[in-house]
Amino acid sequence: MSETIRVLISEEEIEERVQALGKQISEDYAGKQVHLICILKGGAFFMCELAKRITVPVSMDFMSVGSYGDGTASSGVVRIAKDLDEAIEGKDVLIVEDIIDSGRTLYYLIDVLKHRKPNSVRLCTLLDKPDRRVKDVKVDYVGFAIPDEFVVGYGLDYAQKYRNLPYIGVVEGVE
Ligand SMILES: O=P(O)(O)OC[C@H]1O[C@H](OP(=O)(O)OP(=O)(O)O)[C@H](O)[C@@H]1O
Ligand code: HPA
Ligand SMILES: [Mg+2]
Repeated sequence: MSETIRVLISEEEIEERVQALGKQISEDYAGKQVHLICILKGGAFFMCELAKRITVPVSMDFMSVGSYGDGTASSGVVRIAKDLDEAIEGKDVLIVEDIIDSGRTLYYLIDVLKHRKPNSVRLCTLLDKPDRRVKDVKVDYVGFAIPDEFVVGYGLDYAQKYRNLPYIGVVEGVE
């Protein structure tokens, strides 16, 4: 059977939700500058759209932390492939992710970042898959809670494909 994609969350639904999250974040960070940290590669699409909806001053940096390789299950081993360019000491950090699945990536990352003495660290994810959680992670902003299915699009890949889809879909026809 060949791979097909079933739409789970439409482009319009995502746009509406990202707008609402941007508004909420702008209210919560009123009077402050928010330092967005994008977790590459998956978080890139979401961060760009979210940043445009935030009305307080924004700075941003990028980090790449991989554990999935080309499969649909986390290897459990998290490694930093690209670290931040700038120090985060004293900054109000908001980590921007595409998905929290097992929680392993963010559990590890939050610990690493907290040791660098930011003023605060919060987490914003477009998608949350709570049924698959292995590590407990406190998520401050969630776009959508989704069922236990492997999703692609809007930054999320399956074997590096489908990141460019403007919606979130479920891959069908893979073993
Ligand atoms: O909660 P977890 O089970 O740890 O899974 C979530 C992480 O896995 C994916 O990244 P991946 O390692 O596939 O890298 P990518 O963003 O470059 O695709 C996703 O973007 C999250 O960072
Ligand atoms: O459902 C998913 N899709 C794509 N990448 C992922 N990384 C963790 N979970 C997922
Ligand atoms: Mg991936």
